[in-house]
Amino acid sequence: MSQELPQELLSARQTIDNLDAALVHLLAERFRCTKNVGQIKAQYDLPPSDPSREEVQIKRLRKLAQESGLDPEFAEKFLTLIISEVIRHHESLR
Ligand SMILES: C=C(O[C@@H]1C=C(C(=O)O)C=C[C@H]1O)C(=O)O
Repeated sequence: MSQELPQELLSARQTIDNLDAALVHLLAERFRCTKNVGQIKAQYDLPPSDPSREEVQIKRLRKLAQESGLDPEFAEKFLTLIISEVIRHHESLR
């Protein structure tokens, strides 16, 4: 039995699709930038990871999440996932 979906649901989904596209574009730009950082680190023989910088970023992101109504635990997990992928890329550039 097929039923037409309410317009407000379709409209909300359109917004979700636009936001997902923006997220992909933002992530692509971030990885483009961190690739450059990885090349600089390899050139200057700097280590792929920088735990003290990560600590500052996580603290900052948790605060931003809190202020904008996003779960800080989720924000930390998300950033940690991205950073671990970046470090993997940096290791491969050495
Ligand atoms: C991008 C860097 O390299 C690593 C990745 C980070 C990131 O993705 O934000 C942060 C710190 C480093 O562990 C950096 O040192 O700035």
